[in-house]
Amino acid sequence: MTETNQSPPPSKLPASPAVVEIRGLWTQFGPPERPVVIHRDLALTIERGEMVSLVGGSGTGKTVLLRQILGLEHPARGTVTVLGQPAAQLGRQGAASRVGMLFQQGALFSAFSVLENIAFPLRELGTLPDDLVRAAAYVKLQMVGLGPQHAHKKPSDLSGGMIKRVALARALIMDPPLLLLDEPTAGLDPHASDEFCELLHSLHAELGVTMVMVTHDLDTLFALSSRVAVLAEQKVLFSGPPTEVARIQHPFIHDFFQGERGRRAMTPVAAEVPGLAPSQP
Ligand SMILES: Nc1ncnc2c1ncn2[C@@H]1O[C@H](COP(=O)(O)OP(=O)(O)OP(=O)(O)O)[C@@H](O)[C@H]1O
Repeated sequence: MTETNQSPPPSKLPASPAVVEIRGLWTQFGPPERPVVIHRDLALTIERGEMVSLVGGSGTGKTVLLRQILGLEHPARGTVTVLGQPAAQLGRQGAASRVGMLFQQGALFSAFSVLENIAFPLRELGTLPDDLVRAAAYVKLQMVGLGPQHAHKKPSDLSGGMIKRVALARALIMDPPLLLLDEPTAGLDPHASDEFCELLHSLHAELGVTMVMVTHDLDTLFALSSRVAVLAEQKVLFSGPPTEVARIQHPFIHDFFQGERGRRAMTPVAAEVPGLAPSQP
């Protein structure tokens, strides 16, 4: 096949917007005369169907970035758009139908039952009769692998893994095309963590939902990421498939992937990828 300089014929359909498009983003805190700059001219584009892990040292602004995508925080400068719409203009209900958020501790309402927690965003919307809201919540309960016998339990009756599943069901109640996850497997034992990764993987395959997660856990990162975006030096310094990013020579990446936990998580991956054998300590 020979290359030509001809441009492809213009498509009749408008190109669909990226799921997340971040341009020229600056985040700073503190007094204007002595600002602490967290993000400096940061750019990141996330396309439909990607599973992107945000990694970076403590305080590099990973959680703040998730909150900006959700529209809960606004950058000092720059733009954050979700499916072509400015995140800041989504509003609470618009945000829930476009972006689901799984908070690190689940953030369930302790006085509500499992079913009430799952139904909450849809009930708040006030557009559906109660029986339909309940039916939708039961569907999501089943979708996250929990039987109806758990519907009337309170969060205090649930294991850590079940709390994550209920929080995930609530995040998905309005079928958002984008799911944000802050440390999805934090606090789970290895078995529960593997099971939760499998659930996220199968939901991604079934629903095609785009996922963006913050994780410090290498097993979760390798299990779930099609791409890793590294926050360092106040921007997304590198981005690529996990096995490619793991090879980059950078102090944070070296410590992250070649530290004790990193080497453990990399061992099965390295066996399949030439040149990725963990270095000796
Ligand atoms: N509302 C705020 N006011 C002032 N400083 C803030 C605010 N929110 C976040 N920060 C600061 O911004 C920095 C980035 O915070 P963020 O929680 O996003 O970091 P992170 O990368 O998620 O870190 P970690 O991996 O430790 O959770 C931190 O230094 C934090 O103290």
